Order: sequence, then C-alpha cells, then structure tokens
Amino acid sequence: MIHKSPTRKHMSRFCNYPIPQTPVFQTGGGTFSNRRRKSSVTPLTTPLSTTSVRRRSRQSSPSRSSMISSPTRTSSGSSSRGRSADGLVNLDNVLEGGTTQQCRGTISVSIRLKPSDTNTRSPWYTSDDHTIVHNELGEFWFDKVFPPQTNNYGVYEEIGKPMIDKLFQGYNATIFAYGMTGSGKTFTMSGTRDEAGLILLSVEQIFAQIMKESVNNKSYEVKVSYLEIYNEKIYDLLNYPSAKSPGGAHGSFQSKNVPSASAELPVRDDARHGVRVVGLTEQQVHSSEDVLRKIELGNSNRRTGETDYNTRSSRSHAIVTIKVACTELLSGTETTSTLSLCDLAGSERAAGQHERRKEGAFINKSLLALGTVISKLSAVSTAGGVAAAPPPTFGNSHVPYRDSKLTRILQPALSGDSIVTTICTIDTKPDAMSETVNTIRFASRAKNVSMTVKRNEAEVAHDKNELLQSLRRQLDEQQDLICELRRAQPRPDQDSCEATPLGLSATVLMLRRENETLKKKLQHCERLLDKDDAAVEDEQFVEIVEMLPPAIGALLESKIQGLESQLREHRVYNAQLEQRLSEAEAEARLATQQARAQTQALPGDEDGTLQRLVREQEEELEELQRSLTRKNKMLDALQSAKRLREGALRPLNRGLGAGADAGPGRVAHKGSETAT
Ligand SMILES: Nc1ncnc2c1ncn2[C@@H]1O[C@H](COP(=O)(O)OP(=O)(O)OP(=O)(O)O)[C@@H](O)[C@H]1O
Repeated sequence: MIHKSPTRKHMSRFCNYPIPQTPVFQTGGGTFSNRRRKSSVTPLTTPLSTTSVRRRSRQSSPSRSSMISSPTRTSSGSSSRGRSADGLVNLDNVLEGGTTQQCRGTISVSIRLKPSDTNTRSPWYTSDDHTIVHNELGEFWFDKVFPPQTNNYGVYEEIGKPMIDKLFQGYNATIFAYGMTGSGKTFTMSGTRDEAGLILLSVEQIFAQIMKESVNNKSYEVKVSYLEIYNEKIYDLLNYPSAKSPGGAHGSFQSKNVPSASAELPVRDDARHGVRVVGLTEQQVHSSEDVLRKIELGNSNRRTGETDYNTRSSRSHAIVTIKVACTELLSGTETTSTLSLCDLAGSERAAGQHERRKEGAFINKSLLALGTVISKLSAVSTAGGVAAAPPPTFGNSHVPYRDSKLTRILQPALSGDSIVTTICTIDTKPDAMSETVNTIRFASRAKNVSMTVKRNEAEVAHDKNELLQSLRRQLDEQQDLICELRRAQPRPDQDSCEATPLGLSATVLMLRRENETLKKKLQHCERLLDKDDAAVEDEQFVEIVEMLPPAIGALLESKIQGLESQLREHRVYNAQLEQRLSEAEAEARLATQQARAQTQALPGDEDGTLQRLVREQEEELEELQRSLTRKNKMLDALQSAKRLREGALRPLNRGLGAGADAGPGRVAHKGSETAT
C-alpha cells in the first residue's frame, strides 16, 4: 500500500503512521525513502540499514501495525480522530464502565533541530511537520519535527501543554530530552534568561490551571523535587550540604556548591510506592515563581563542565518532579499525579580531559542502558502488537532496568505508570553526524514502544479535621508569603501603596485572590464540621430519617443542614453588605458635599482630582448595590429551594401520621429556627 500525497494531507497531524509520498523503507518510527543512495557516511557503528530497516512492501501486511503502534487502535475500538486537543500525547482513552481509567498507545517522539551557527550547508533538513530528511540517508518520520527556527514556546505548545492537561485528568506524565552534548536539551528544558524552557512554561500552566480549578471545591497542594544522577550516584539538588569548595569530592566542575559524599541517595523498590529515591526532599510550592527559585537553586548545584561541543555542558542527568495533589473538599478524596521533566546528559565521543572522560564514560554507559531498555520494550511491543490484543505489560525480568540508575528511576514511567513523551535534540553540523544518527536511531526505537497507562485512583486521604488543618496551614503559608512579598515590594509612596491595590504587583494580587479562595474553602469546611455536630432535634424528622435506609437518611439530613447553613450564612452576609452599603452611601454623600464645596472654593481644579474621587465613590456604591442585588437573588433561590424541600417532605410526614401537627416547615433541627 503506497500512500499518495492527497491522503497524506488529510491525515491527522498526530497520526502515528509514516505517510511518505514515495515508497519508503522504514526503521521503527523513522523511514528511509527510496531516494536513499548508498551511504558514504562511515561513522555508524551499526548501519541503520542493517538493523531495523524493513521494506515498505511488508508494511501492507497485517504485521505493519505492529511496527508502529497506531493511536487509533484500542481495545474498545474507539478512534483517535478528533484527538488533536491531546497534542502529542499518542494515547487513546479506554472507556471502562463509562469512565476513562486508562490510555493505550505509544511513546510520542519528536525531533528538534538546533539552529546552525556556521555557514556550512547542513545535510539535514525538514520536509514537513513530521519528516526529517538527510541528503543521503533519506527520510525519517516522527510525531513531530521542530525545524531550527522553532522557539521554546512552540515546543511547549506541542508537547508540554497536552501533558499538563493529562496531569489534571489524573495521569502521571514524563517528558525527557535526549541528544548529544550541545544539541539543545538544557536549552529546551530549562531555557535561558530570555526564553523560558519547558519546565517553567509547564509550571506556569499548572498554577494557572489550579487557579481555574480551585473554585470547584478543590484544593491543591504542589510539591517539587529535583535530583541529579552524576557518575551513577543520585543527589538531591534541593538539599545540598552547604560545603562549598571548588574541586571537592568530585573533582573540578563549575558548580559552586559541591556536595559531600554523604549526600548520595539510594534507590529502592518499595512494595507500596514502587521505585523511589530514599531521602529525596519534596518541597511545597505555592507559585511558579516559587518553583523557579527552587529550580534555579538546583541548577546552581548541578554539575557542568566544558566539552568539545558545549562550553557549559551538563555532566549529569537531572529530573525535576512536580507532584500535584488534588483534594475534593466535599468528598475528602485525594488524587496525586506527577509530572517528571528530565534533562539527560548528552552522549559524546571520548573527551581529552581525564575528568570529562570519566564522566563521559558514566554518561554513555547509562544512555546505552536506556537505549537497551527502549530497544527491548520496542521489540516486545512489536511482537505483542502483531495481534490486535492490548500491548503487553513488561515484566521486570524481560527488561534490564537495573543496569543503571537512570533506567531504574525511569522504570515506573516506562512500565506504564506514566504517559511518556521524548524530545530528541540534534545538531545538524557535519562533524556531529555519528551522534545525530545515534539519536535518530534511539528516537525510532522509542517510537515503537507501546504503553498502557493507568489513571491514578482517588484515595480518601483525610478526615475533615486533617483537611481543615491542612487548609489552615496553607492559609498561614499564603499569608506569610503575601507579607514577605509586600515587604519586598518597592514602595515609591508608602501611603498610596497600602491604600490602593494598584500599587501591588500582579503576583501579590494573584496571591490575594488565592488566599480569598482558600479562606472561603476553610469557612466551608468549618461549616461542614459544625453540621456534623449539629443535633437534629425534631422527633418527627428523626423518626422519618430512621425509617429511611441509612445512606438516604444521612444524605437527606446533610442536604437540609447544608441549605439551612447556607441560608444563615447569606443572611449574615446580606446584613454585612447592607451595613457596608449604608456606610458607603454616607461616605459618598460626604465626599460629594466636600467635592462640591471644594470645587466652588477652587474653580480652577483643572486636574479633576475631586471629580475623579466622586466618580470612584459612586462606582463603588454601584458595585455594592449590584452585589447586594446578587445576594438577594441567591437568598430568594435558597428560600425557594427550602420551600421545595419542605414540600418534598410533607407527604412523608403525612404518611407517618405525623404531618397534621407538624405542618410544612416544621421539620427542624438545632439552629434552623431562623431559617424559615
Ligand atoms: N534551539 C536552540 N536555539 C538557540 N540556541 C540553542 C538552541 N539549542 C541549543 N542552543 C544553544 O547551544 C548551546 C548548547 O545547548 P545546551 O546546553 O542546551 O545543550 P545540551 O544538549 O544540554 O548539552 P549537554 O548535554 O552538553 O548539557 C547553548 O548555548 C544553547 O543556548
């Protein structure tokens, strides 16, 4: 089957099939076109053409789908068409009992070309969004190919944002950058001062999403951890000992802070949590600025050194993990998902300097281990994918995860605990050819790996007291942070800054809003607690409730109490609003009188200050009036809901022979007297 160009145009941009315009040979996710000539490139240790290249003609056989897992293939038979909102997440939702509990598909793989810094013509170029072409080796097809002019935001939009969406649906997500030294992994993940990278952009999106979701009776807690694997040892980048001695335990690297050997952390298999790094600190964060500060601290601790290709080369693999715990306030259930962002150290040829050579050996060994794991997974996926059955789950015995710390840490993600996206960065200059081809080969294999990813389950994590305490803690922390930010805020004019919110930075305003939301949630929880203790005194009501099945009785009681409680709260709030309104009216009257008097006294008030003052007061008055109207409407709605509820209970009362005396609205409990 040969795809013609019109078909190609109409295929989804996220479709996993290679859709060449000409007959092609295929290597994993990448493809060789039949324009391929005999390669004159020698540095390949294993020629691509002899490893996994298969003739295109075979692809039309049933086994074709096994070579590259199709995102459209699911056990439920659902199609991935219209899945474009998921961006480069190559997975289909699988419906179980009406809800999505897992996804199936493949690792998504993209290639990013580094802009050339020479005038030499590169043999590599992109022919469309999915295809990278080498003059001699031919075409390679991936989920996305980013041409050199793409900026970090463009990359984030395609591969970061969809992962954040999945994170908020309860899935874990992992993004890792792979490529030779100097090809742009750190540039992509961490960015520069002028151009934010995937980490910062993702974190900003997470907090923006939290602000959006918090109004729906949800509370969020975000924690960050940051580790590096240097010479096969794991270190906590956020918890370095303060020892600062250039050229310490690990020789000469540019890091200012040098860890003592005791900082090495062990990795363990834990029956409850799976693979975990023991002793790795998780620090709570409240804003993207907060995360940024921590990442900057971590980066300053990360080992860097100079290589032939990069003056500031990362000599370690670094993994930032952002854990987002969402608590449903009404049910008390908690779902935790994690986003892992990995900036791997770059593969390289042997360096001249001893220290670089030693580091390079460790880096290459662990990247080789990762390559082997990916190859195994790819092979298992290819074999398992022949049948239309779901992809196999990979037992530890098949895949050598234990060959390096990197693969051990990535094991849960690669075994279906997480949605995985990889961005492979390449430098297209001629002397990087061998490493670039290795990267393309790695990417092609990764492209074959099938995954079944489970959504994290909600757990009943807290009783209400714990929840209340946690919210109080969050509130205190928010308030401390606001005070801190206020103190740090430059104040050109002491009075005006305090008096008007316009004097505050956007961050403080955002924190204030967040704080307000938290306060409301706290009050809500306190009310829930009060309700739990409130005794229902009306005998008839108790009798009715006791006759009902316990679950319905409890629900009914809780609903009634909720309504009463809301009604009381709105009454109080209404009274406060009325009070504020009359105060504001009085103030406005006074201000108007003063303004008039002063305008008369100073007919030349050309700057209009007084008029502005009056206008502002009037606007505030109007806003308060609008707010009061809104509250009154809510009060009406609540009262009408209460009437409905009483109406619904009436037949029950009658049925029990108790309604005659009780009458509508007499089902009462502690504190409900004022609520009719
Ligand atoms: N897409 C890009 N656009 C502009 N500059 C880039 C790009 N990619 C990389 N660079 C620049 O190239 C240099 C090396 O990039 P970077 O440090 O990100 O490489 P790396 O792959 O992380 O290398 P290593 O593995 O050695 O740490 C940096 O100066 C970086 O700013």
